[in-house]
Amino acid sequence: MSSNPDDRFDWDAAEAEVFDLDAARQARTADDTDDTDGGPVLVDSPEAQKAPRFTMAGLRAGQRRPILPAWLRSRDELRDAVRWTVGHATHSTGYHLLRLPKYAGKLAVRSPRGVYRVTRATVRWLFDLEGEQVRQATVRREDAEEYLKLSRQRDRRVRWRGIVATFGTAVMLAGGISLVFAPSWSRWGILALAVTLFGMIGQPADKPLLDTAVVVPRVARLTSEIVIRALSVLGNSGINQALRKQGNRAIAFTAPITRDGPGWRAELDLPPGVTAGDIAEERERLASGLTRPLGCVWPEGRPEVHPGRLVLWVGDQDMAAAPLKAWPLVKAASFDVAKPLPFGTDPRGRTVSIELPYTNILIGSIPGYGKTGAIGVPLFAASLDPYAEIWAFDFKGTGGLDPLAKVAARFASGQDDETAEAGLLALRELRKECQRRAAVIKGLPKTVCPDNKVTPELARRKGLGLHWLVVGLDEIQELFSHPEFGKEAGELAEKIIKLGRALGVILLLATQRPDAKSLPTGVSANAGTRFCLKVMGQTENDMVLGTSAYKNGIRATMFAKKDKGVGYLVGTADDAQIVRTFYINGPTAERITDRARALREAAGTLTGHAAGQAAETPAARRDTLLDDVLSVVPADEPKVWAETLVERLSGLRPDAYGDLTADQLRATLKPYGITTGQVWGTDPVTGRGANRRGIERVDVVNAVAERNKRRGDKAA
Ligand SMILES: Nc1ncnc2c1ncn2[C@@H]1O[C@H](COP(=O)(O)OP(=O)(O)OP(=O)(O)O)[C@@H](O)[C@H]1O
Repeated sequence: MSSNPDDRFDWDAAEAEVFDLDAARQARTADDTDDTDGGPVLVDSPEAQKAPRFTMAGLRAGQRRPILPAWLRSRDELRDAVRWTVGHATHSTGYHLLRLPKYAGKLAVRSPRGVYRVTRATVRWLFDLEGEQVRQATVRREDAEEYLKLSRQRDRRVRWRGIVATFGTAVMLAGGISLVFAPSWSRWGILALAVTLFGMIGQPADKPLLDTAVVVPRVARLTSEIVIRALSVLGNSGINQALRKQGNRAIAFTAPITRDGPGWRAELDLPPGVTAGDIAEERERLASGLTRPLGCVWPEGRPEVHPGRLVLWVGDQDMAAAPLKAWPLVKAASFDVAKPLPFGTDPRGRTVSIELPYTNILIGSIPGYGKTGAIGVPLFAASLDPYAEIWAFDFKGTGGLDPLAKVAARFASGQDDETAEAGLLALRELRKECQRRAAVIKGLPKTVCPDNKVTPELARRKGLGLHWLVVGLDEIQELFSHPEFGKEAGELAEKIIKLGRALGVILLLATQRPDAKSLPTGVSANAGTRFCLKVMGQTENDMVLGTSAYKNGIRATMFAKKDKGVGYLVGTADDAQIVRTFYINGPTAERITDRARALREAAGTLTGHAAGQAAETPAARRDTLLDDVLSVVPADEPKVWAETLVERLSGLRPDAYGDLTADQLRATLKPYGITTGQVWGTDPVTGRGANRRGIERVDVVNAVAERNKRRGDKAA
């Protein structure tokens, strides 16, 4: 009886067809041993194994290669190429012209040997001496018939060669005699020609006539074997396993290795599971595997294709050792902020530009790698636009931005509380300025301002106050992590960075501590352009370059000690670019800002700090405010209304507090952690008790203690 409830099932037939596992295993092993190259067993359907068919859709999706080479499409590159060619030709010509006497001497010394070589060759030809050995051999063999044949041939040859030689000698003699009557310059000319000719013929094989004007360094070619060898020494288990299993086929080159600018470019697919980021992280080992200087080896990912696609560019010259290109604006008479701004060069030496309008720039790195240099480039460029307003703050006071003091409407530099406070006040102003600009834009007709944002035309229109406002904040971590002003500054910066873009306000922030405490995420997340010089870890990398940048292989951790001013630039092109910023040294910066100041004076746009107007700062008031509060609120009065406090303060020092309002007082006390709440008090006019906004004295006492401690720490 069958245990199967389905009686219709044919068990006999099924047993006959049972799959013989052992037989199958044997067959499989046999197949495997047949597979001589040890490749994987194909499990795809025959359909999937077919080569992809040509389709119109595929052709349409194809990527068109540019018709003209890159150096012909870019005016800069064309200019560079022409300049190089002319320079090269001039140098070579000058070098050889100077050595002409030496070359003439060499030719003269070598010409007797040349005469000897020519005479010997002529005699050998005339008497058919090259056949002499064969004729001697027939004599030794006593082969009379062969000897006769060869002798006849020799006689024939010598006869007609003799005629030719006699004729030639006659022509030369005639020429020689006619030279006696020829002008002397032609005699010298013929002599020079003869010396040159015989000198060249007499040249030893290993000693060329001309010296070497340009020594071209020999750069080894980049081949697929070299790339594979370099990848195999990285110690990456994924690569090593794949190479063991599949040999060189494990690395699939998706395009031929070609010359690309002054270097080689290889594009390849890494074995499954290995990402371009893994390779970028091992850049130093990769350079060792390629036996090239580190500054020549630039691995990049193409995450838009897939994470395992690697583009390896190997330059002929170390980027850090290559001569720095001069900043194109060094001698520019002026600059328009709305135009592309030359920011740096890529490893191929091409200029990379950024656009300032409608973006904010965040720059980050560990100290000493070129942050100030990088933030300086857009600031100095903007200073050359007399209609752009510059605000510049350096919260560490290293002095890199000091040349801007003569053009900036607001400027402060230093590591003290005053500079931090000036920064905070500037941000408050900037927030108000954003609100004002938003209102102006709202009031403009759609025909003038179709996208509700400042256009280059609006920025130039006088009276609207919508000019570009470029605000550079260097070492911003000092402000954002300031115990008194940091929190408010962070909140303001976050609002400004979100709002300002369309309002012509461009924030440039540089920090050496890109972590959540020193750089509010609301700020870092809203920067459109990011430039990351060397950082130490994934967190800082992603904070500056954006979430997932590290995972996608864009790793500023790969930069080495020598890579000063070199970083990843994100947000200006489709892909992240490696850029070395132009370097503007102190004296150059001074010259630029001198020119910028003259431009502003001529345009009548020199304002604020640069025009000698000190920015309004309540620093003096702040300094004494806490102490003044304590002196007008006796110790036995634990709480006081804000309005009462304002009255007492203005009574105490009318010059300092005469115009102080309760709201202003609340805002000024807030950074000290003193907040206002409902407090019970008595109205001095009506004598009635009520709950109104006020402060607690103990908060002020605590704030003073905190401040004194901080000042003590700093003084220490
Ligand atoms: N583009 C560049 N090319 C070559 N060298 C550069 C470049 N930018 C900066 N440097 C070098 O790096 C040094 C440090 O630069 P910079 O002062 O801008 O760094 P930083 O990151 O702002 O430093 P810190 O955080 O200590 O203020 C400079 O003195 C300069 O020699």
